[in-house]
Amino acid sequence: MIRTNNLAFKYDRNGAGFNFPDISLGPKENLLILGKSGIGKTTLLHLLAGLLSPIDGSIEIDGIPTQTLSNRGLDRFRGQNIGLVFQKSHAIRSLSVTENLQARLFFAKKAISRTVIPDLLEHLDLTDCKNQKIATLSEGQLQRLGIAMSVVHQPKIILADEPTSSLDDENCNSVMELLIHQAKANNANLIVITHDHRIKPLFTNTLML
Ligand SMILES: Nc1ncnc2c1ncn2[C@@H]1O[C@H](COP(=O)(O)OP(=O)(O)OP(=O)(O)O)[C@@H](O)[C@H]1O
Repeated sequence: MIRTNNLAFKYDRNGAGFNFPDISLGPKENLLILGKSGIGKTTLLHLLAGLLSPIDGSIEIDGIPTQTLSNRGLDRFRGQNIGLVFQKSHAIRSLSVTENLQARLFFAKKAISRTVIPDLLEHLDLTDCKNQKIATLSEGQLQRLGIAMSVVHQPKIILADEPTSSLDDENCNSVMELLIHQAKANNANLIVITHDHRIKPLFTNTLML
């Protein structure tokens, strides 16, 4: 569950301000946020992830007002409850696929069943490359690993920043299907920001910035 109220942000004192429309998502609800380049989509996503702090308004995730947390508390909260999907892989190149997922779990400091990693690898068709180093993966395998890394710690919210903008139609569909499936399997809210209108039909909730 996620709720924002009168969220406002400025990068610097004298710069232009952002005032974002309120978001209210119940359990397992997904949201697609659309808007032209530069309108503030990534800024909103970073506010929701606690990577930026609002100058006004509030964000509540599963009943917790995140602005009341200390910096350390917010880091811990993010590590445990938020899954971030980026356009480019953030995997550690010197580690294997499995080791990257183990590292993500280690940093989340959450007690999660040992079977989660093999199950996830199976679902995302990564079992065959589980011991490979990141540099040896194909683009498609890297994208699927990015999704695996965003859900392995069973977050409450998955935030995806332009996950499909550089993909052809076929890969665009399969990445979105995997994300939606993984969000559902984890009982998580999925919020995707994009200017890629191809994925609009996959969402019932959309917000135009
Ligand atoms: N760190 C920063 N410092 C100052 N201004 C920034 C910073 N990051 C982004 N901006 C500005 O804030 C505005 C919104 O940027 P943001 O990245 O949120 O837009 P966006 O809608 O995600 O754009 P795009 O679709 O092109 O990725 C832009 O004008 C951008 O130049």
